[in-house]
Amino acid sequence: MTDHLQLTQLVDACRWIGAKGWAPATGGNMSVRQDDTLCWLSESGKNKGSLTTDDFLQVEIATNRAPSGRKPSAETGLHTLIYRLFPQANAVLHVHTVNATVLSRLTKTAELRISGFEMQKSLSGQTTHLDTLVIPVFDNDQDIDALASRIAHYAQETPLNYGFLLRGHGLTCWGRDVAEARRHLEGLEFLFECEMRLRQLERL
Ligand SMILES: CSCCC(=O)C(=O)COP(=O)(O)O
Ligand SMILES: [Zn+2]
Repeated sequence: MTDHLQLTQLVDACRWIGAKGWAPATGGNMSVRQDDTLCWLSESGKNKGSLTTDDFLQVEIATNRAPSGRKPSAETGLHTLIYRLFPQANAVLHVHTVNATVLSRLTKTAELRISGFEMQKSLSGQTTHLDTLVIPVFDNDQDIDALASRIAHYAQETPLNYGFLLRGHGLTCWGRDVAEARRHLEGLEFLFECEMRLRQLERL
């Protein structure tokens, strides 16, 4: 559990994400955990690159309910799922990068496998480029409860670390704090970019 609410760090992360072009046209959503029962999520429909702390609302992790009556992200159910599944996760970032969107569609199987890159070590616990990084790819779904159930089912069977891709949609990743979630996002996005370029060049 974080010892203090990391909302200011999260707002900084949102501005960085916006400046990178990773949350175009109101895409993306971000959150931090308050404690075992509550988290703070971005309000639905806002430009995520120019959020302030007032644009985050408290949400109950068990129920997805926002006591304020305001509308949290359409993807609230994925953030709360991560907080329920992983007690050590305290920040979640969801982005719509071009690389995540395209690579997830190029991946016809349920998992994207990446190996051979030193930058795999940007992900906590990874110690060598020789390992194969497995990133699950879930088919996108407008029914977030159904999507969350599929992800929960996968996580029961298979270790789910750092993040997952939603096919044709984007990347959701997390960390023990905002800094780690940012590092995972930047590391994964770098790996996706490398993978995309390699595949393009190998087709020449
Ligand atoms: C044009 S963005 C479509 C919805 C989405 O995928 C997203 O990440 C943003 O939804 P939110 O409700 O969090 O604004
Ligand atoms: Zn999205």
